[in-house]
Amino acid sequence: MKSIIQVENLRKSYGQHEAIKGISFSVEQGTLFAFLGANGAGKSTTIEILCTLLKKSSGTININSYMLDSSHDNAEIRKSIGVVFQQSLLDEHLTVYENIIHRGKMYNLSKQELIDNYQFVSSYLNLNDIEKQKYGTLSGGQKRRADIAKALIHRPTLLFLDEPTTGLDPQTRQFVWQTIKQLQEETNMTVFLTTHYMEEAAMADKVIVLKQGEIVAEGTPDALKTQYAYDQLALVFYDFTEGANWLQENNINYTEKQNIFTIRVQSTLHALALLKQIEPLIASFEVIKGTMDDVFIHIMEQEV
Ligand SMILES: Nc1ncnc2c1ncn2[C@@H]1O[C@H](COP(=O)(O)OP(=O)(O)OP(=O)(O)O)[C@@H](O)[C@H]1O
Repeated sequence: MKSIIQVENLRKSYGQHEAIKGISFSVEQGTLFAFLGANGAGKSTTIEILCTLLKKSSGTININSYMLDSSHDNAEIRKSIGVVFQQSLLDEHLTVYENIIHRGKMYNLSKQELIDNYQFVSSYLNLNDIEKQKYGTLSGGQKRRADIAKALIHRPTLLFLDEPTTGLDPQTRQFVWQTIKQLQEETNMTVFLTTHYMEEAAMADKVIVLKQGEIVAEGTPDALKTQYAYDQLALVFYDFTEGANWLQENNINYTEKQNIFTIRVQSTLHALALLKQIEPLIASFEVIKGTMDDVFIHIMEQEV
């Protein structure tokens, strides 16, 4: 698979403070890439540099075969990317349609391209019900739909989304998320996303975790879960004391809360082996799969 973003030894300082400390990574074309990190880790700084809005201190960045900061290449990079920031840049007094068409004209699209592209974004983002409404009068979720439509009007090959679903109600979050996934899968667009929602990161093809300006973990959600999260087996015994004794006699570590015994297991198969042995004693059980939340918490607890 071809890399659409290649970052080598990127550094960025604000005065004395080094916010990005020499990070390197690549993003494959057509994939969904999630960039995670606690507040202040350097996610926005990195995105702003990649989007040509902020100057890097050093390092090399190649986007869509263009070299960032070399003569004419930043203009080419801007043409091939769409960006949705946490703060919207649309005009409150214009309608959604006017805002998006205005944006399209900035890319010098022909009249026919504007019509075709507007239809394309409208079909993905259901703009019909809001296109005649002034942007300033929209709800938070409707604004987000318009923001994403604006970022897509020139049909970019790479879409940057900085926390696209923060502050949205669950239903709108789901809509925005499904739309992003659909666009990525149906149009082979690459999506570069920052998010605080771990269940969203779990759907990415690749995840990078940033901590204090350094990459501290990188891989597919499954690989990260295998490395940093673990499955648990929750058990309820017919007889509390008998169950506790069995676990102690078999040297199995557990925690107990409200009569539920929780045991850390290496895998679902390990849980099954244990269940076969203990079956006569248990009233009920549940295998709890490791999540991306566990991954994030585990990584954040580690020293850099
Ligand atoms: N303009 C600036 N001047 C000085 N320091 C800055 C500036 N912008 C960001 N920083 C600092 O750089 C570090 C990285 O900030 P950045 O906004 O990139 O983090 P982030 O991971 O996007 O955080 P969040 O999740 O809160 O948006 C922080 O310590 C921040 O205080």
